[in-house]
Amino acid sequence: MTDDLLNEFPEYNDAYRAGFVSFVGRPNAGKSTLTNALVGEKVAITSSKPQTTRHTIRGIVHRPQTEGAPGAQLVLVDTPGLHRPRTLLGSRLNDLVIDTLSEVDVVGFCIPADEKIGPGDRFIAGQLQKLPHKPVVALVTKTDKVPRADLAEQLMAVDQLGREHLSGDGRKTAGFTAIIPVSAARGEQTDVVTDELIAMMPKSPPLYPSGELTDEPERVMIAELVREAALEDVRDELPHSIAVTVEEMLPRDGRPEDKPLLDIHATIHVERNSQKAIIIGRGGSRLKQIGSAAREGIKKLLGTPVYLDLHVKVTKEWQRDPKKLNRLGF
Ligand SMILES: Nc1nc2c(ncn2[C@@H]2O[C@H](COP(=O)(O)OP(=O)(O)OP(=O)(O)O)[C@@H](O)[C@H]2O)c(=O)[nH]1
Repeated sequence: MTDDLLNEFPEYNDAYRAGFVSFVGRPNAGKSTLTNALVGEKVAITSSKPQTTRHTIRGIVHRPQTEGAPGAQLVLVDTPGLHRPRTLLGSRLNDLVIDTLSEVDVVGFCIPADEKIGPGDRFIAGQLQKLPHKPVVALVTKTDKVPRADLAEQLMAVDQLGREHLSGDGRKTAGFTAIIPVSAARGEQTDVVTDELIAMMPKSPPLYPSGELTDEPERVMIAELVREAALEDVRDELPHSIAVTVEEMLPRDGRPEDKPLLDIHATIHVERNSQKAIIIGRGGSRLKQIGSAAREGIKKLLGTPVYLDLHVKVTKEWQRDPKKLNRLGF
């Protein structure tokens, strides 16, 4: 811990808890929305399209120390969905997820209340069996979408899934360590999730300064904001084919100090000419929309106005080419 950090937490005591949590679950299970609800600020992007979270994004929940409760910090590591790999990108993502999971203190397995448990969930449960000493909490998400009776049934099905896949192998408990229903959209039970997870964290000094919500580099967050804007209203096959790189971020010369402007040059990579045409739109209209939506988000993130220069580039077969994947930051 640095001196700065010690100054930030002059009062932390022996009961302080801090550690890492990772949410897994199939695409659209509600991981990003839950991360945002727990952290209380938009740090992970959400979208109604599956598979939009490619980067490991951390949100940090700080619980200040009070008379009744010691302080705590939960570092949330948001991962892409674990899934059966179909491309090189897919298998790299899975490796990344397993690596991440072996490092965290607790895994939160997100299972939507409104969808039957399926092969995707069983695949993930099977993967978690590879980490026999890791506590796994089941988070039954989107409870606002189902009537109570259906929720009760889903909780039993989730319990069953845990008992089938997470028993034996030196595990302390048979099945999930806990099963918690939650609605991130309504903020119902989110505090229960936080409390349960904190109780499972090791005793540790704080890991981050108190104001810090994410340590994701700005560039990556900016690229994600552009990607999020580009994904709005596009056909289903497109999301998998979009990657964004930020080439340059420079303060504009000659601006008064109290009115800075940041020049950002970014590239949207697609795989085919037809996709490039979709992104650009008639007479450049879609690209303009993407630019202004992304610009708003970036301005909010950085607190300064930005000039956003977007290019669309066909990077053929980038999902299958290791060299291109490396260049795009995967
Ligand atoms: N009604 C309701 N909808 C929710 C809730 N949580 C998430 N959603 C919706 O479910 C969809 C998927 O949510 P995300 O948080 O993006 O899911 P994810 O698991 O991060 O998805 P990937 O990034 O694709 O893995 C979005 O349209 C959310 O608005 C909830 O508590 N209630």
